[in-house]
Amino acid sequence: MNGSQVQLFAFSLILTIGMLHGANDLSIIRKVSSSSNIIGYLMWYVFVIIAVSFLFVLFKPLTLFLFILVSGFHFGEQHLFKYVLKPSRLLRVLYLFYGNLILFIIFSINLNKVQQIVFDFSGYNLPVLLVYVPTMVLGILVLLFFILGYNRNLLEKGVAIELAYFIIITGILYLVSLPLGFAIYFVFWHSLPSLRDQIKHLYGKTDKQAYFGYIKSSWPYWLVSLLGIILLYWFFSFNHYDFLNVIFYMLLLITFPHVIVMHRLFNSIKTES
Ligand SMILES: CC1=C(/C=C/C(C)=C/C=C/C(C)=C/C=O)C(C)(C)CCC1
Repeated sequence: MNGSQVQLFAFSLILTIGMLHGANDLSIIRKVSSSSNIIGYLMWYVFVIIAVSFLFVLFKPLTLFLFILVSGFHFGEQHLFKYVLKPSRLLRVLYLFYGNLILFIIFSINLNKVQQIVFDFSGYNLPVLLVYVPTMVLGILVLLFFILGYNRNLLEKGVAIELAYFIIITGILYLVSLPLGFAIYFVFWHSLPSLRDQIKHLYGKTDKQAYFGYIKSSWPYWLVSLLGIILLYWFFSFNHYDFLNVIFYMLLLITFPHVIVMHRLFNSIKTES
């Protein structure tokens, strides 16, 4: 595969499986909360997206920073919640550190490209030290919090396997370009496991029928998001930018409500079990 075929493959992964894993948020929020008013949730979801857009227009670097922090928490929570024995504040901090460590490793490995995207996004020249120093600090904190969580019996023994996954994904990230590295991480390490957790919670099982049910109820939202991203590309005439930038714009807009929905799902799974 040449460079542009690899990019196309990466974008297809993100726009199909990656986007699908967020397309059932309304059904999830309806399931985990007391009211079944889907229109109310839809209005709330759209309101958060509009609020984030305004925040982004007014304070670009700040919104980008919040996007990274919140995304890191979300990734960490998805990776680790299954090993939790007892929910605690220490573990929530660990989610934040762990997910952000993965993001900062992606940034460190693809420094030039990331600096360029951050500049296109916000006009901010990201200093090298603001990438390398947090990566090292987060690395130390993650190790410390893993040990603390384990010693205080908050985490299962099985969490050790995460270390192996972590080494494998870091190795892959070193070998491939930013679009492919991010796509592999986002789809195989985040979206597919998240899809599985969501399906298990919504349907009580993860057989073929449950997967079809999930696709049946989420495809209209998925299609709207896909049309949204195409419109975004066309409307803001992003053609002089990378399509990758547009994908990150879309993620920035939809991540905040998605993280809230998924956090509530994880909480309800933990209180049920
Ligand atoms: C990798 C990367 C970035 C961050 C991406 C993030 C933080 C994505 C989060 C996605 C989520 C949480 C999706 C929802 O499930 C930047 C800063 C745009 C710069 C370019 C490289």
